[in-house]
Amino acid sequence: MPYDREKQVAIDAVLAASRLCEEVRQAIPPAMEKGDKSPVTVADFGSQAIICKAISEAFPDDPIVGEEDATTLKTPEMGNNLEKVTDYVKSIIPDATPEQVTAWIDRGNGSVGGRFWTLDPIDGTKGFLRKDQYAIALALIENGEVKLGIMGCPAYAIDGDIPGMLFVAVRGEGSMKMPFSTGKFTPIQVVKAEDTANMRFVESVEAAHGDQSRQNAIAQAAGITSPSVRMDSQAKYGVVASGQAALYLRLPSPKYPNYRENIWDHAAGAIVVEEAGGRVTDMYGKPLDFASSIKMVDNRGIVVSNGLIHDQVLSALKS
Ligand SMILES: Nc1ncnc2c1ncn2[C@@H]1O[C@H](COP(=O)(O)O)[C@@H](O)[C@H]1OP(=O)(O)O
Ligand SMILES: [Mg+2]
Ligand SMILES: [Mg+2]
Ligand SMILES: [Mg+2]
Repeated sequence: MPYDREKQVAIDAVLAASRLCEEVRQAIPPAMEKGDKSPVTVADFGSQAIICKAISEAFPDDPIVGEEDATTLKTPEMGNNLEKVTDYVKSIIPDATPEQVTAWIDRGNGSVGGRFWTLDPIDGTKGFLRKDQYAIALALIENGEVKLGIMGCPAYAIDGDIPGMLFVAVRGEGSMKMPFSTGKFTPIQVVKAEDTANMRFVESVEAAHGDQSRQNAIAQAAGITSPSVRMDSQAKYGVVASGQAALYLRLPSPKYPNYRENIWDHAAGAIVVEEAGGRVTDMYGKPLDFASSIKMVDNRGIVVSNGLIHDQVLSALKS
């Protein structure tokens, strides 16, 4: 099958990074602050190091566009954080050195192009710090199309199950989920019209990452009567893909009207939903542009649905 090797390398890397993240989380890590004031932890860096190393070794010519960068980690203000990151990486790669760790992280400074990977080593760092949801999101993009998406969601549990879920999609082959606890893959599908119990909608926990009052009004206009389920990270795409919600809305925040979404925040989730039978566009119905730059400059707002209610949501957004 096409992308079999890419899929296996990516799954193994995301599962290894998931173990590192959970290990860091046992210790409730302190957050560091990035230039844009957003939080980052030793787990974000460790996860990027592990995944970039794996992709680089298997596919040395493939650029990787990752969220993190080792520049800050090397500065004196970072204290012993590089040593801490290295220690965590060593639990997966025993002979790793700090020099290798920073070099692996910086493999994520690649550019978009014909074929490249995009990586969010921890999506939803705020959720990670709160012990809520987060995702390790990796996608392969070729000629403008996402071909492969992997999402590791170590805290994902539905109905009291053991936490930990992997979502995998290959273009044209459908979407699968795999509980970490069983290792068994099963196909997933978006919610169908008759399944009214799952006609829910999901949105971010962080009010500043969207427009919750408008999101709720639009969901109602699309016939969703129950209150939203609030959840951090791309795990929201997993919820829609596996038929536990019909809609994920992320409308521009009135507080940050000029914010543009990053490709690594949506590429993996988008293919997982599309291959499960759903639809993903911006708020004007335009396809998301994952190929032109790191930021999706020509897209505003994100609409993720089971497909059936998509046009209704888009028309509600017009009025
Ligand atoms: N104003 C904003 N609007 C939308 N998303 C944002 C905004 N500020 C940060 N983000 C991004 O939201 C993502 C988390 O989404 P969620 O709230 O759904 O869990 C993070 O990747 C974060 O980016 P960053 O990684 O740069 O902090
Ligand atoms: Mg971040
Ligand atoms: Mg993110
Ligand atoms: Mg991140």
